[in-house]
Amino acid sequence: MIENGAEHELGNARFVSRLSELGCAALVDAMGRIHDHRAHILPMVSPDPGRPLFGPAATIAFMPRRDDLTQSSETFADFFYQAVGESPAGRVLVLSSGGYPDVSHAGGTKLSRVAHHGLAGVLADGRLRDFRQLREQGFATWCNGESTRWGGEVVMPYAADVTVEFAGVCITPGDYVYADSSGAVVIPSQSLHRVLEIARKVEGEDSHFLEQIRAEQIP
Ligand SMILES: O=C([O-])CC(=O)C(=O)O
Ligand SMILES: [Mg+2]
Repeated sequence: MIENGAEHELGNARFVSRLSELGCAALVDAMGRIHDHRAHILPMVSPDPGRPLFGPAATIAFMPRRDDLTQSSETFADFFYQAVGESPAGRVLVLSSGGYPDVSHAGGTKLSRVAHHGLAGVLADGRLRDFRQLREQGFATWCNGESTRWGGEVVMPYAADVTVEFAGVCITPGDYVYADSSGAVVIPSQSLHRVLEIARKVEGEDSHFLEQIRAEQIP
């Protein structure tokens, strides 16, 4: 996590809009210059596609439902509060689909907690219900699509605040997530400042190439 209360600054609207100017591709390029693991997630769907998402991850791992393991009294709410801990504001709730990307993992009612506690939004590699309700609550949501059917007979939330697999990428609690209509990128918290620095450099290099290309003559 970022020191000196800078987290708040990182979550603010101006900062997120600057990130969206840089764009997902520049952030993925920058990640690629300092890490060699997969950090990018292909484009996702949003109830409000103009709204980018950024913040530190709070994770819930789903699993295929088992009838012998569902007797537990733990509910989605228990996992949510375990995931976000004592400082939910600005976090990104990450829902890992547990192998069922086309099943609903939550909807507008359960996820009203995201607005209520001031999280930045939700990233789910499964589907979500109630897009209209999600859009109206004013947080950013990116997921695998909308669903109308309840998914509780297929998947169950199983663990919170754990490292998860998400669309082929490893996300650990506290990693920074950025998502927009181009896709998403997962940035280890200790690499964030360096990634931002390099992404700005990538942006500068791109505009330089663009100028050179504009000056090209037919050989
Ligand atoms: O009930 C569910 O599991 C999903 C849902 O529609 C909601 O949270 O509003
Ligand atoms: Mg609902």
